[in-house]
Amino acid sequence: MTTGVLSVASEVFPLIKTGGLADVAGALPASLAAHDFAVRTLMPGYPDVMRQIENADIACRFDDLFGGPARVLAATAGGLDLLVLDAPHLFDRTGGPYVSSAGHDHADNWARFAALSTAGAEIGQGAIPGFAPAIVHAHDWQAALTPVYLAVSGKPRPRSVVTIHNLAFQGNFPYQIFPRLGLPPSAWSIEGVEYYGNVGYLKGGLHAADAVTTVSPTYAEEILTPGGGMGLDGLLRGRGERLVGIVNGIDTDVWNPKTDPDIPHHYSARSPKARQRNKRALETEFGLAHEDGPIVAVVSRLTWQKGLDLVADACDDLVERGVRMVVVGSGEPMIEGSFQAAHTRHPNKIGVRIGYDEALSHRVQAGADAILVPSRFEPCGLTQLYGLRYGCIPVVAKVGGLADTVIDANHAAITAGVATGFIFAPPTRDDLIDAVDRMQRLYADPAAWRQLQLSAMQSDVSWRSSAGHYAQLFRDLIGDQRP
Ligand SMILES: Nc1ncnc2c1ncn2[C@@H]1O[C@H](COP(=O)(O)OP(=O)(O)O[C@H]2O[C@H](CO)[C@@H](O)[C@H](O)[C@H]2O)[C@@H](O)[C@H]1O
Repeated sequence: MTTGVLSVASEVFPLIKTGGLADVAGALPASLAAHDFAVRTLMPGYPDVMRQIENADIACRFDDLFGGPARVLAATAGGLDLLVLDAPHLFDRTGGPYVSSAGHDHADNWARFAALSTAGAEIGQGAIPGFAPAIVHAHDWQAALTPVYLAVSGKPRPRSVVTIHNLAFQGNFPYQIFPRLGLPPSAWSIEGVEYYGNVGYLKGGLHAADAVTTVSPTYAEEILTPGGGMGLDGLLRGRGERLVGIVNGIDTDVWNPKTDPDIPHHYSARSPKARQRNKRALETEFGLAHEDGPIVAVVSRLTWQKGLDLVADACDDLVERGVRMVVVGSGEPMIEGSFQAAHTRHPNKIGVRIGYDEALSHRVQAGADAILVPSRFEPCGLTQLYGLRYGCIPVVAKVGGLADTVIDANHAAITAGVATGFIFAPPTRDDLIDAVDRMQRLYADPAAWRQLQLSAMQSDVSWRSSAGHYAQLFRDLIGDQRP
């Protein structure tokens, strides 16, 4: 018998994606099906999403959801069982899921995501006839009020889980919005949504949820410390055993170098020869010189979190060492500008694409030799997992999920034939350059590099084992409420 789960997320691949949250929310449902959990996914009806759902049925309606009528449409798309919150006054607008076309946060984000959470709680408590989920799984601050609404309802409710994909984004809003959230006065408290005089969506959810997860075991430890807890470490320590770290997997069908429609030449761990042709194609695409040396890549938001200022600072040294580089990303103007300037200085050594390009990110993983992830903190990280799968060797900082998913090519690991990448600490420019030096030394030894690539490509980066951990947590929570 299958058990119903309602997943609530503000972005879901392949319908809409700004980052790793979408990949996880998009891939986890299919993996949970193997454990007899049937997941329905509630997400906002942004214009891009509305365009992709056809033959939708109206599952339920709200007469007034934060300032206008709304309905929930049931549809399947991208292999997902979707519930789309069609609330034109909140979601039918230009720009991204969170920001306007000019790049500013939508002024009513507090209402947009309180509405998503309200709908999540109502559906969790039976608003859709015939659907009674046992678990509501809320992702990040945008969905984190869902367990709060459930907890204050006073009605029988499903168990709730909040997953932290990035503690840096907490959804904090001025206290003036509190009366408009539809919460009882008692929710304005330290056990509720009050957070240093503001309303904290994630904070409230972390308190109210029956369990909290984050996306790697190491990040689950880091966020218990004042240095990593971003103000919430005390609350998180208080959650004790109800805080667990479950490392992300990736969708190994979408990310499969044997079948990937976005890459020019298919290859596999056992026959990786065609990889070289992808590398030549990548050089051509980025206008790089055709040379024998390695190409290192960045595919990322260009932000302080991701440590990409360190890469920008190291560009000249890396080029001097015979390394070429491709960068795909967008973010902080200073970092974008530094990479563009590096390209101007070294036009046939450093290729830069400012922007977001999903297909290009596949071609980069299939053609570059190494992927740089020098993050200052990283809850899990997905690009190093794509790198492992594609034989694009990760060179990563020793933080969060990066430390949990890559095996450093130290002497012992190389000798044992288990190394899958390079790990450095602390995340500084010089330590990054040292790690690239180590990478280059191994690259110069074709047999050793081949072994490294083989081990990387054979790493289990699928959802198999992690979905099992989520399933176990869900079963524990459901068991907890039985007499
Ligand atoms: N310019 C571009 N063009 C194309 N694709 C691009 C791109 N920039 C980024 N991407 C893609 O966006 C995703 C980024 O995912 P990450 O997990 O690396 O980081 P993010 O900080 O978004 O996610 C947060 O949530 C995820 C999921 O839990 C955690 O792994 C992570 O640590 C946490 O910070 C990857 O799929 C990457 O390929």
